Amino acid sequence: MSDDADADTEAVLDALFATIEDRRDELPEGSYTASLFTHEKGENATLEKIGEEATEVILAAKDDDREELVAESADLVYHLLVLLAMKDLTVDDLRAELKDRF
Ligand SMILES: N=c1c2ncn([C@@H]3O[C@H](COP(=O)(O)OP(=O)(O)OP(=O)(O)O)[C@@H](O)[C@H]3O)c2ncn1[C@@H]1O[C@H](COP(=O)(O)O)[C@@H](O)[C@H]1O
Repeated sequence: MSDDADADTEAVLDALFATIEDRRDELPEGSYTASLFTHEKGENATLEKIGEEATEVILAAKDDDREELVAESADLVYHLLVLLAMKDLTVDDLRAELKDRF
């Protein structure tokens, strides 16, 4: 992996969160993320997804399925980021909270 690719990987949470905020503000048609910010799906759908994905994380861990655990963790983190954006919080708020505990 090149240094550039490493840098992109390290910055992916910020890039993903910026995309989520953009979807929230622009609501482009055909975007799953945008649909979570509209009545089409909405806050309840996002909260349900977080519950579902957390359960899937637990099941993958219990099955010792490392690949599935990473995939379901990514789904969970993505939906958590959507929820933060829904509440006008940012990934920096999350980072600051984690840093305070470090
Ligand atoms: N990281 C994600 C991401 N992770 C998970 N998901 C979606 O979350 C849903 C997960 O639900 P499930 O696994 O239960 O699958 P599903 O049963 O098909 O979903 P539903 O029909 O129940 O909604 C799927 O629709 C996934 O596509 C994501 N959708 C989008 N992103 C990123 O968000 C950004 C914006 O993408 P758009 O949503 O296409 O604008 C892009 O950078 C994407 O990579």
